[in-house]
Amino acid sequence: MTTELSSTLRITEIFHSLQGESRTIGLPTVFVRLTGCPLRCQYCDSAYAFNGGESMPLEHILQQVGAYRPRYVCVTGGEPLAQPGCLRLLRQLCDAGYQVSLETSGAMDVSAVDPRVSRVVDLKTPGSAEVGRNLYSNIALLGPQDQVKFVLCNRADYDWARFKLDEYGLAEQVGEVLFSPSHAELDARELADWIVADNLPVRFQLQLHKYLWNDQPGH
Ligand SMILES: C[S@@+](CC[C@H](N)C(=O)[O-])C[C@H]1O[C@@H](n2cnc3c(N)ncnc32)[C@H](O)[C@@H]1O
Ligand SMILES: Nc1nc2[nH]cc(C(=O)O)c2c(=O)[nH]1
Ligand code: SF4
Ligand SMILES: [Mg+2]
Repeated sequence: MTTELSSTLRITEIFHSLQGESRTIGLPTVFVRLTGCPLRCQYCDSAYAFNGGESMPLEHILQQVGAYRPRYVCVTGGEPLAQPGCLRLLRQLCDAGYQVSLETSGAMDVSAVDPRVSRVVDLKTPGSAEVGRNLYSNIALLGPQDQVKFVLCNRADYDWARFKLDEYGLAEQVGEVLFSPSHAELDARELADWIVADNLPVRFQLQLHKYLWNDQPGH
């Protein structure tokens, strides 16, 4: 058996839902949530993925995903890139013909991710409590298929994000720049009003699944 076939990953959950975030919001998507994260964002809604999980061979993961016959697959976590086997998982999901996205904290190098994957890279804001973990060298690697996301906790985060938008010319470089309120922390309408007032070249986002399913497991 080759190394590739024998590789395993720690998995918290695999489920089928509507994509609640990013450019493909609203589309039926299979989610693969990898266990473990080296960050501790104060707002994290997925802390249940920090520990535990199940060690699964790659072939088993691919089988479970395939059973849903998905068009879209989202690899998330935890921090998926914290497990080296994630790169293989992403490549094999692309080889299987799915449209694959990767949700990542921006703290890990994204250069080795299969170019067919849409990388959704968070820039962690001061309000997240993890701003010091941003790997800014990732930004130059991103292109039109990729997305940069800011999850905003307060007005100071918004001003910081506007500055980064300008500093890195993000709107010109990546396919989508997403501004999302930290759920139940920053008033969504306030954020919407700021974006309109400043006419920013960004897409406002709410986490759709929280409105539909109130964060129940498996959604
Ligand atoms: C749970 S994280 C997993 C992937 C990766 N660790 C990351 O941070 O991008 C998936 C996405 O959910 C966002 N998120 C987590 N908690 C949130 C909250 N309370 N409100 C809004 N977005 C949140 C993260 O910022 C990230 O964009
Ligand atoms: N429905 C749904 N959409 C999502 N998009 C990104 C998610 C994530 O946790 O990364 C997520 C999630 O947990 N649920
Ligand atoms: S990086 Fe992602 S999974 Fe890790 S604590 Fe932050 S939001 Fe949660
Ligand atoms: Mg989530």
